[in-house]
Amino acid sequence: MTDATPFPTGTGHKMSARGVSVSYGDKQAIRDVSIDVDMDHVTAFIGPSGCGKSTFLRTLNRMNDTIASARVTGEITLDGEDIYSSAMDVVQLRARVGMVFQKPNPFPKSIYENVAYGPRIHGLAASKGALDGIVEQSLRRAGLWDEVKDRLSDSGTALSGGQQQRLCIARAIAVDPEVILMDEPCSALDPIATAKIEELIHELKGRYAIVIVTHNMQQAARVSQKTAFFHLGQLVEYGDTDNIFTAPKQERTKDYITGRYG
Ligand SMILES: Nc1ncnc2c1ncn2[C@@H]1O[C@H](COP(=O)(O)OP(=O)(O)OP(=O)(O)O)[C@@H](O)[C@H]1O
Repeated sequence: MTDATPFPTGTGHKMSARGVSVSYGDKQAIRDVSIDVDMDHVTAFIGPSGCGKSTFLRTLNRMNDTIASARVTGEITLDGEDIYSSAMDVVQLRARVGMVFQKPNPFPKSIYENVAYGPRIHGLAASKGALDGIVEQSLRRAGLWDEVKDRLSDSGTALSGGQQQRLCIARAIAVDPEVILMDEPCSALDPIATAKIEELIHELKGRYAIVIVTHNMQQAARVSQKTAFFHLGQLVEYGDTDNIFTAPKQERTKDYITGRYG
């Protein structure tokens, strides 16, 4: 496969995966993936349908725990701490490593409640005023405040698709994450809403490590600094986005980015 393994667990990386494999029952979906994810970076996962991008993304905050047949092996650390250790509190982990899904999935509650829910259950606000502050700041960071500030009690599900996705980003931001995982966050959106999310990703990258799965190579080239190309459950190549798109080292990467399959 790749020259990605073995190498020692890095220090100073926000997240590191070493030799990660995932199976669903007997079927292996991801084999021996090693990668580092850094702050101030957007890392894009690209590759043909079924290559395991989403499966690998979900290992980074243990979302695969919710799939009964899924079995994860290897090591993944967050700030050097093993996220699969029995000492890891999964609820805390998913606040530190937040997730935004393909289809916007706001709770059927008010805009305010969608954002306030997480900080409230995590005890992040000592007063109603503090909670209001977190809600406003999260909606501002998600680029949604001006559009919703006069209707915070309206239902989140009444917003447009693009607004709902920015609300889901605000919801992830509200619990003060360090990493934000995005699984094809624009695939259900029109081009204008997509452009807004891409702009937002650009603004957020100074504050969080962002990992985005995308089918859209132009999107990966626009938003990311690092790109990982997956094929048939393997990480084929990982490097600076500019290099992956202009001077890929592996033949399989070249074939994919030039549209020979996908
Ligand atoms: N819950 C599951 N149960 C069983 N098999 C699964 C499950 N989720 C994914 N798979 C299988 O694992 C492999 C990788 O799927 P995954 O969704 O991770 O790929 P992907 O690259 O994200 O694909 P896409 O771009 O189409 O979303 C596929 O063969 C898929 O059928």
